[in-house]
Amino acid sequence: MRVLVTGGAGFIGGAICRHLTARGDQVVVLDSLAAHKEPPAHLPDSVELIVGDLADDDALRDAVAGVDAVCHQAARVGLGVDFDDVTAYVADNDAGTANLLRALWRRSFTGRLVVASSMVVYGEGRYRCPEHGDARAEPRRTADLDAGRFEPRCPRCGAALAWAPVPEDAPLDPRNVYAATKVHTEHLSTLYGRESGARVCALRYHNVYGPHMPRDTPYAGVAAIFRSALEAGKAPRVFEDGAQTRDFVHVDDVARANLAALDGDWAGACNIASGEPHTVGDMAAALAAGFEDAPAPVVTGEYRLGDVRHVVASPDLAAEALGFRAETRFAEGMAAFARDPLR
Ligand SMILES: Cc1cn([C@H]2C[C@H](O)[C@@H](COP(=O)(O)OP(=O)(O)O[C@H]3O[C@@H](C)[C@H](O)[C@@H](O)[C@H]3O)O2)c(=O)[nH]c1=O
Repeated sequence: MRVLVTGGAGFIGGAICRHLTARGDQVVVLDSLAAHKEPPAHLPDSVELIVGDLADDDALRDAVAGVDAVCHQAARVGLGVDFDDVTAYVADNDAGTANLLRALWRRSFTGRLVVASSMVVYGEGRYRCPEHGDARAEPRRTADLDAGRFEPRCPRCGAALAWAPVPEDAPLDPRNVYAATKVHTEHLSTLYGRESGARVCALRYHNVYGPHMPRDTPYAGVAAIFRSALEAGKAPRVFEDGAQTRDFVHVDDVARANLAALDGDWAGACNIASGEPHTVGDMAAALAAGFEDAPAPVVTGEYRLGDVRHVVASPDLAAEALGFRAETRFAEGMAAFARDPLR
């Protein structure tokens, strides 16, 4: 198979390229290299690299020529909470995806299209009130967070809500600009599939970690930030009370999920997660255990306004539709991550 990976020089795109080339696929990467000065060393030599971004029609035309499948990973990532960022996110993610789809349309592409989405499309995860059943968690308020009341509360009775794994048919509830562009990416790509006959699959990544994770951006995921702190002999600073929950999924598992999606026939959106929820406090402790004489994580009670409290995936649809189940267990994955190179 000849596969185009947009954003293939990045953390997740690079892992996908390594897995594709390892099994003998021909890989074309379209990447602006904005995050690197030169092609990263972790990109396999056999990859055909086109340097350009998704706004560059000539680069796109060359990139899509003759490919059997497309894996669209290029995006401006991060939290994107602030409306100062809105035009940059829309230009890179919405217009970038639109340009890619137009280039595919122009060459009548009907192959496999896999797009990177994120758990951020759900906003808060799924909750239940002991009194009122299923409940929607509103954004938490500064006064509650300042007072250390971190759990979302039932809008009807004020009781603390209990979380449950979030299935793919949960309502989409993007709570920041980045999240909104991921919803748009899913919708535009799905529409392309309907109009063209291409089979489109959106993978909603949960919190991805692993080798070559970026460390020096304000948007680096918490695992990389803790990893950098520990490397420098500093304690990881855990926000809130450390009991907020995420699904940390290894980048090699995410790459395997992409290959499963590229190979299969299934069209739709599904969670890509380990199915093993952990608190951020547990994650800090597990990572610290991988370092000799590491300072213990510090639970600070600080918070980031707009952060969600518990987002935990149901991995069942990915298993059923793609035959994908994560292979990396949390303890082993974090122990290995303590030794992995960061970018
Ligand atoms: C950075 C940081 C975060 N945290 C907490 C805040 C959150 O409760 C939890 C997870 O935070 P984050 O890793 O920032 O991820 P997040 O759970 O907010 O999710 C987002 O992360 C972005 C990087 C991705 O682009 C998004 O797609 C999405 O995954 O960790 C700390 O405790 N200490 C820290 O130093």
